Amino acid sequence: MEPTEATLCHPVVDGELLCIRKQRGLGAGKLVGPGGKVEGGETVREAARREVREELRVEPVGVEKRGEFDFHFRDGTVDDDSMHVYVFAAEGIEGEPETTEEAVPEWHPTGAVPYDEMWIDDRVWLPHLIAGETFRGEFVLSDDGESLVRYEMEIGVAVE
Ligand SMILES: Nc1[nH]c(=O)nc2c1ncn2[C@H]1C[C@H](O)[C@@H](COP(=O)(O)OP(=O)(O)OP(=O)(O)O)O1
Repeated sequence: MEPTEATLCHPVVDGELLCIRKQRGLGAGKLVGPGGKVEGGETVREAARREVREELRVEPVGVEKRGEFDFHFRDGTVDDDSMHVYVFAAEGIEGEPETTEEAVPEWHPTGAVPYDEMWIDDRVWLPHLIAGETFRGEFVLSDDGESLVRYEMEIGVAVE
């Protein structure tokens, strides 16, 4: 089965990270980056911008691709639910983030991100996004998504 392709795009503006409190779908209740599935006929960059627009009603500016991750959910017995995620950072936004059906905006200082309210893998890779680095990696989460079974990550990779 081909992995689902999805995006994440975190604006980092004046030392603050823009996140969303996800209202529905995968990871509902968690603090995440704006993002979602790539649709047919759009590039991943277009998908990243569209999701920020749809979820927060702002236009991201200075959007930079930082890397790619494979996320797998499994407990070692089943092999399903793989997601290939293209990760972007944005150096600004145009407009004021709004609450939508999908998302409630939250700004957090980059030095005090509440990682315990995020996906378990975010504490591993998000500090590198905040530091301006590029990356590529693979994360295996338990089926309930609550623990990290294993991961591999390379920092400072070439990103097209
Ligand atoms: N382990 C993980 N860590 C993380 O930080 N983000 C993850 C993640 N696993 C999935 N995601 C993100 C990537 C992507 O933005 C989103 C995909 O979840 P969904 O399919 O529920 O998306 P949405 O419901 O927002 O998609 P659309 O229906 O396309 O809007 O979840």
